[in-house]
Amino acid sequence: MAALTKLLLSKTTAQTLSQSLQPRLCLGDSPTVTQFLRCLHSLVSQEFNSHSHKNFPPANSRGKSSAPDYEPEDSGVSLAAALSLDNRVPATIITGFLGSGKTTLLNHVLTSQHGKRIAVIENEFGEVDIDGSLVASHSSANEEIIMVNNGCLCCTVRGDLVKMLLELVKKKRDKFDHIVIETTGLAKPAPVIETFCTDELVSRHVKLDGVVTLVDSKHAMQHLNEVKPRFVVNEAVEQIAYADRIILNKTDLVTEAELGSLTQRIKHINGMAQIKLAKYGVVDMDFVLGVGGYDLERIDSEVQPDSSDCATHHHESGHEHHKGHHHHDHKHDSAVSSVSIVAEGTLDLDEVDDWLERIIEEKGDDLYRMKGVLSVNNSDERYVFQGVHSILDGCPGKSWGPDEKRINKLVFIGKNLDETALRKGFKGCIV
Ligand SMILES: Nc1nc2c(ncn2[C@@H]2O[C@H](COP(=O)(O)OP(=O)(O)OP(=O)(O)O)[C@@H](O)[C@H]2O)c(=O)[nH]1
Repeated sequence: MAALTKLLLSKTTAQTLSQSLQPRLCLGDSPTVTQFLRCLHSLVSQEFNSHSHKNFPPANSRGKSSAPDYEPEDSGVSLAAALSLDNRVPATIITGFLGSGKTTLLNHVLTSQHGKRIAVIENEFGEVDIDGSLVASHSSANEEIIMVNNGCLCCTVRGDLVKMLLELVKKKRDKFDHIVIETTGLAKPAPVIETFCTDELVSRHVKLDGVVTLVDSKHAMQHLNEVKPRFVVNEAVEQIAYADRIILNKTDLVTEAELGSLTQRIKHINGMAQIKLAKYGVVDMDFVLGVGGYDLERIDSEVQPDSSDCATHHHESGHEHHKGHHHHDHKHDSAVSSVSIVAEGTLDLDEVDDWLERIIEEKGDDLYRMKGVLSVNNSDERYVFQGVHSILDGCPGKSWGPDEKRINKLVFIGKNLDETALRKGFKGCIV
């Protein structure tokens, strides 16, 4: 077992500064949810405009760095900070079950014309050299490979991931535009994702762009249906649950019917992620890089619950009507699923505050992802939020149009979600 960091210096094109300047609150333990919403309240009276250049630094109540105490020396970083520019480097996590095609996708990313210079952090079980050389054979001669540690990124070497990320931004920030992290096939994505939110230094210099999950269309159903002993997570399910983008790979090996039922199964687990079919990981690069999965400015377009899938959707507009797609005859034995709420109405911000606080307190561990676009009282702007477990990120978003229907959209992904309670809680917030 080993992990290696590879810095690819071959790609050209000027480094692009992220234009994402939205205020950002990244909160940890539940008491701070109130703080987050209080902040939202205060922003209402600030005539906040989502395109203004106000910048709220992450307020990590439990943010700690497990890495050595140093600051990147790049004076550009501090200058940018002083100018309130968000020039944090985006990072993409590529995950997926053993053999699903992660390295194949990585090679595709490294050899495609996207103009970005990519630093790769790879972590493999078994003989790392095999994977290392597979990637190397497709990339530039200028690359730099650093062996950094043994172990699995999701557990034992999480501290090393922090160290690697900080080393990269400290010593080589001007040499790459994007970081791609390939996890092992057995990795649980949550701890890797949380590193970006809870580690103060990492979150100051690196922003999580998205989680891309590779799925082996031929074998995924078998892995998803595998019943694990109590308290043992099904990695295949988790990798799908946390994804912003899902690539159904190896479609050459299955029939349309098999693909159809796999897609339904995946949408039941994650009704939020966009899905693409692929052979040998060939997808457009903008499906993988620049996803903005944790970018509050893009949540509006990302939270588009798909009413054709079998995730649990409820469309409410005064009265409730069920889309009738949560009583399929196929069986889901996974406790991980999505609940989507799409409803008109104006919400009371105080009630939302209490509600989210309660959810996080009671269900934080089981709540993998949540995203929402809300219509709240006394504001012409949307309120957008996104969260991972008990870390919540939120801010005012775009204004509603004068004739636009104010429709609230929320998606929750988690284990043993109590759909009835979630819907009831939501309704309790409507004024
Ligand atoms: N038939 C077929 N084979 C594929 C496809 N994509 C990848 N493969 C093959 O599947 C095998 C595994 O691909 P990798 O990219 O190494 O998968 P991985 O997820 O990195 O594997 P691990 O590192 O072991 O978890 C390789 O032999 C690939 O050539 C595909 O779309 N169709």
